[in-house]
Amino acid sequence: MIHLENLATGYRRQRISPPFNGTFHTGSLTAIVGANGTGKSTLLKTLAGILPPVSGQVSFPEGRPRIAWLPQQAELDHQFPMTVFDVVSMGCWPALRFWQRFSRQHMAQVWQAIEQVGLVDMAKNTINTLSGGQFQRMLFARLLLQQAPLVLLDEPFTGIDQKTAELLVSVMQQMHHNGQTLIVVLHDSSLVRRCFPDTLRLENQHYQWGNTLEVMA
Ligand SMILES: Nc1ncnc2c1ncn2[C@@H]1O[C@H](COP(=O)(O)OP(=O)(O)OP(=O)(O)O)[C@@H](O)[C@H]1O
Repeated sequence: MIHLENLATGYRRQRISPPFNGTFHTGSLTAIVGANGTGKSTLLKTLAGILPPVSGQVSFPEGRPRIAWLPQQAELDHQFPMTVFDVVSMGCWPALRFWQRFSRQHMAQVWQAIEQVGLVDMAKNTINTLSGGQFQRMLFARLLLQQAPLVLLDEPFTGIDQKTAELLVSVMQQMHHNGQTLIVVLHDSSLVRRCFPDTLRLENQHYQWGNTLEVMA
């Protein structure tokens, strides 16, 4: 559970959002929607602990969970000299104790995740050879392995083809069914209505938060 109490977000003490009050329940699946510049990414970064609140607070009454955060594609380095397999393998790190080696079982899990996102043929490619959609598939394979209780995704389906988007939505739904809490920034309102039970909608200096059908009515 994540509790927001008069939480105002922003940069260098300049508030850009209204103060939020409310709760993301454990195991919930929430869309954050709103026009460009309304502060969706800033809220996500504040929830992830990357930005400090301008005022108010974010609290975790059940203890701070392990967080997986997927920034917008443009913020990621696509040139880093690693293979798809290497990047996906990093998803196992949280589960490894410092004395443990990468076992056969871990290896099998990595291959399973790569297969699930349809990247087996590209597993040994370096990541600079991937298209935007393939890159996003790779990051979702890593997310699957991470099994983080709280998953924050910033526009994960933007700029990718329909088939890839459908595949990644199904991976996201799998994480939801596994009991993970997901908070996802996105612009596709039909997808929000179809797949997200809860929505937080930002407008200029106010917001609506609750059941998607009511918020998006
Ligand atoms: N590093 C920064 N320093 C100062 N202001 C910033 C910074 N990053 C973003 N902003 C400003 O904060 C406001 C909210 O930005 P944010 O990226 O959270 O909006 P958004 O709703 O996610 O927009 P989009 O849909 O375009 O991604 C914008 O006015 C933006 O210019």
